[in-house]
Amino acid sequence: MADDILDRLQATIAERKSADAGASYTASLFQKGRARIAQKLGEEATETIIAAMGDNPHAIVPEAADLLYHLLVLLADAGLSLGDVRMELAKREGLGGLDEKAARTPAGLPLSFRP
Ligand SMILES: N=c1c2ncn([C@@H]3O[C@H](COP(=O)(O)OP(=O)(O)OP(=O)(O)O)[C@@H](O)[C@H]3O)c2ncn1[C@@H]1O[C@H](COP(=O)(O)O)[C@@H](O)[C@H]1O
Repeated sequence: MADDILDRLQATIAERKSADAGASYTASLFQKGRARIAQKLGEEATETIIAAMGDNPHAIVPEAADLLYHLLVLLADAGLSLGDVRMELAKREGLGGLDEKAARTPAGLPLSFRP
């Protein structure tokens, strides 16, 4: 079993692709499709923002967990994985955000999308 909770959660989510939507929330999300999953991700992001505006920083944690879970479901639905995101982050490692912004194409694409 993977040591990292995000890796384990990703594996569970992948298993739910073939699960019964009546027995699994994740399977029900896959059944509803990409647009609904993306909408849920947006809702969870909004709830994270609301928690961030409050007085209790600890209230952000459960919202961040909901956000990460729904992001993993979205990635899985799109045939992507945490590995893809890890690779993207690794490409950016050491490149400051301000430098990256200055080097963007006229279309505003990030460095990794440049031809
Ligand atoms: N980490 C999560 C997780 N985080 C949040 N959620 C669910 O996400 C939903 C979001 O809450 P909301 O109140 O916004 O949504 P809702 O009103 O219940 O749902 P909608 O009708 O709006 O879609 C809740 O039903 C949560 O239970 C999660 N559901 C599952 N997991 C993980 O996924 C695994 C597999 O779950 P199942 O697919 O349900 O077996 C679980 O063992 C967990 O490890």
